[in-house]
This record gives sequence, structure tokens and C-alpha cells, in this order.
Amino acid sequence: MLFHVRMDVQLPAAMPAGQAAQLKADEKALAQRLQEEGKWRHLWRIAGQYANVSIFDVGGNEELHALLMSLPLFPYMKIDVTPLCRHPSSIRTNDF
Ligand SMILES: O=C(O)C[C@H]1C=CC(=O)O1
Repeated sequence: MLFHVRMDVQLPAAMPAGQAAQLKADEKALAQRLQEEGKWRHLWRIAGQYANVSIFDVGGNEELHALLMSLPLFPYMKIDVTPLCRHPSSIRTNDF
């Protein structure tokens, strides 16, 4: 199943720089592993914001929920999820 996910990151201003850097490094490592596995299909920065739009390809709601909760930045993100399905007017024969 495909999901459109928007993540807005808000790190506390009081968070020590070293802790923030470690969280971002851990997040990057996991994000890149999930992309290599094909679960995190697209990852785009929203210009001018500490936010991204992503497309996930996972088995279902439960897997997506567990994946998002496993992200190191999860406690510091507002996450909006939109389930996707094929559009009948799409000319693409595959998902992308
Ligand atoms: O920077 C972000 O948008 C938050 C998060 C998503 C992937 C990643 O590496 O960090």
C-alpha cells in the first residue's frame, strides 16, 4: 500500500546541539536503509521548511505506524498520513 506522508520537524530550542546532531544522523541512517529496502519510495524536502513529503510503500496501516514510530525524530515531528490508491485516469502502468 502507498501512503503520502508529511513530516514537520520541531526540535526543542533547548535541545543540546550534540543531541540534535545525533538524532539527525540516526534518522538519516534509518531513512536511507528504508529507501534501499524500497519502503521509503520518495523523500522530498519542502522548500523553506524543516519538513518533508514522502511516499511509503508498505504492507498496511500497522506497518506504516510501526515504521513511523521507529524514526528517531518521531517524538519531535507532526506527521500527517494520507492513504493512496491508483487514479483511474493515470496513464502509468506501474505505481511510479
Ligand atoms: O529532515 C527531515 O525531513 C526529517 C527526517 C526525514 C528523513 C530524515 O533524514 O530526517
